[in-house]
Amino acid sequence: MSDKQYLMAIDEGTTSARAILFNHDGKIVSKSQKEFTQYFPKSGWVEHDANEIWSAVQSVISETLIKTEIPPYKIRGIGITNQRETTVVWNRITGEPIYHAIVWQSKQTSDIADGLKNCGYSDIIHQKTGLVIDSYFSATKIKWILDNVDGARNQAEQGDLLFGTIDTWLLWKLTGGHVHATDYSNASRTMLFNIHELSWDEDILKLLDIPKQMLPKVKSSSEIYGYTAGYNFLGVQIPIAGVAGDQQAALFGQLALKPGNIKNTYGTGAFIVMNTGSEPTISHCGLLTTIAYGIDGKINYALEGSIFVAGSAIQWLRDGMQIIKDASETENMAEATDNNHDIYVVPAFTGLGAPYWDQESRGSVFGLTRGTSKEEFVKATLDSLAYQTKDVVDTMTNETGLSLNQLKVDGGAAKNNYLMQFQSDILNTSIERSKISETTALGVTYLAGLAVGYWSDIDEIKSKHNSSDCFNPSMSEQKINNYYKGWQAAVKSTQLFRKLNNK
Ligand SMILES: Nc1ncnc2c1ncn2[C@@H]1O[C@H](COP(=O)(O)OP(=O)(O)O)[C@@H](O)[C@H]1O
Ligand SMILES: O=P(O)(O)OC[C@H](O)CO
Repeated sequence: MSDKQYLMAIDEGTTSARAILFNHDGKIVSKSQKEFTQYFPKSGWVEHDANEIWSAVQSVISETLIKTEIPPYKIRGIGITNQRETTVVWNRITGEPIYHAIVWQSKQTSDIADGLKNCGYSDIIHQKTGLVIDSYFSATKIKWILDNVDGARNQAEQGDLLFGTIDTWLLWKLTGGHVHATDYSNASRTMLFNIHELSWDEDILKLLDIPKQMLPKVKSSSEIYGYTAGYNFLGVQIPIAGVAGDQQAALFGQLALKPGNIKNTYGTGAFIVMNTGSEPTISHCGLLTTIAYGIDGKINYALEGSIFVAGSAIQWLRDGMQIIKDASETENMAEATDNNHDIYVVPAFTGLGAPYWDQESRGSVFGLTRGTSKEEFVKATLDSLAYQTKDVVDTMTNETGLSLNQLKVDGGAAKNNYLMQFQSDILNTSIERSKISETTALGVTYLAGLAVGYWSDIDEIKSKHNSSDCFNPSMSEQKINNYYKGWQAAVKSTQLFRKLNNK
């Protein structure tokens, strides 16, 4: 294999798009990133402009190539990884979205989700899709667009509209409108996909009145989906050979490929994913059963705990509370305080995700005194990321009976050494932090590279895999129990407040 060829990952996240070029050693050669607008049209609603996302992707692709002067013909394949669940509906002929993309965090479809729950569909939907009914997933977002955009349902029934998560939208754009497809990992986040039969579920489609012809073809995560259209990449036709939702891609990028391997990505939210192997494990404690990846005709399942607010709590300290100027300050601030974790911040800004699935609770703070400093407040906010992770990891290990030997971590907030040490302490387990921060992009690059034969097999990839930093636990069991008891009380009180203050 010539080391003069490269693979490109397009990582389209919640706040920015990135294009990253990797070489045959799995090392980053070039990278570009561009933020795009977050729209908050009403309280709790979050939207993106799908055309702006496409422009951002085009510009990071060009920038990353121009920086290194690598000509497009040297790119052996492209992988797309993406913020999941975010929903785009566009016109098949014009290619124009008929509404903004409704983002995974958005709460504008909570009523539809509540309606489904109240009508008793929770068990059947959970059984078929592995998911808990929530506005988080794409299904209610598609229904909302069809119900609220003038003429949309009619057009959808006539076959004029297409639905896609962001991977599908970018695939469509990159191939010049030739490919309308997604992969198993993304399909499994729509709440429309039967994860046992591996097909769109006719009953759920009927229930939500969503025409099947809008939905993309579902493929494996590592295969050639199509080729870039003439006008992209200066006329060079490059195979798009890997697609995976960002959290599943991170699992692959961490090479957490054995049942029981767990990773946590601390980005805007935090997403803890445990590989559970070839059989789906259905959770009875609020975890999601999801498809990790499909490769070589085999499906690998995972359990996932989704935490809605993680790094975004640090953004809130910066932009909302204005007590820091940059996220990187939080590490020293937390280390500068000798308080004993007496303060608890429960950042339920958009409700609580796994294992609580409480759409209505809102954030709260406990344990303030007249002497509380901003450093302590920052520390408590960081701690909340670790406690929420413990909620999920404990649930996972209890449900599966698998013990936790190690947690693999990545994502923006995992750079914080204070947080990683506290995480290791409170979980009483070692933490392995990937030295390459772009694990998500790396994961989909591995998937694309396998499909085009850039790497011969997983063993070759393992031989190139990067080393990690390690954090080891050093907290007494008594302290762990005391601190965690306080967190559990804080969460219960937050939920109780919501119930008592039911306006
Ligand atoms: N040193 C740090 N300590 C704590 N949080 C951080 C630090 N650096 C970045 N973050 C947080 O990480 C998040 C960005 O991580 P990233 O993985 O890029 O997220 P995403 O892919 O969701 O956009 C931001 O929410 C930011 O507040
Ligand atoms: O874009 P991220 O990294 O915040 O990830 C978002 C998740 O995929 C939402 O499920």
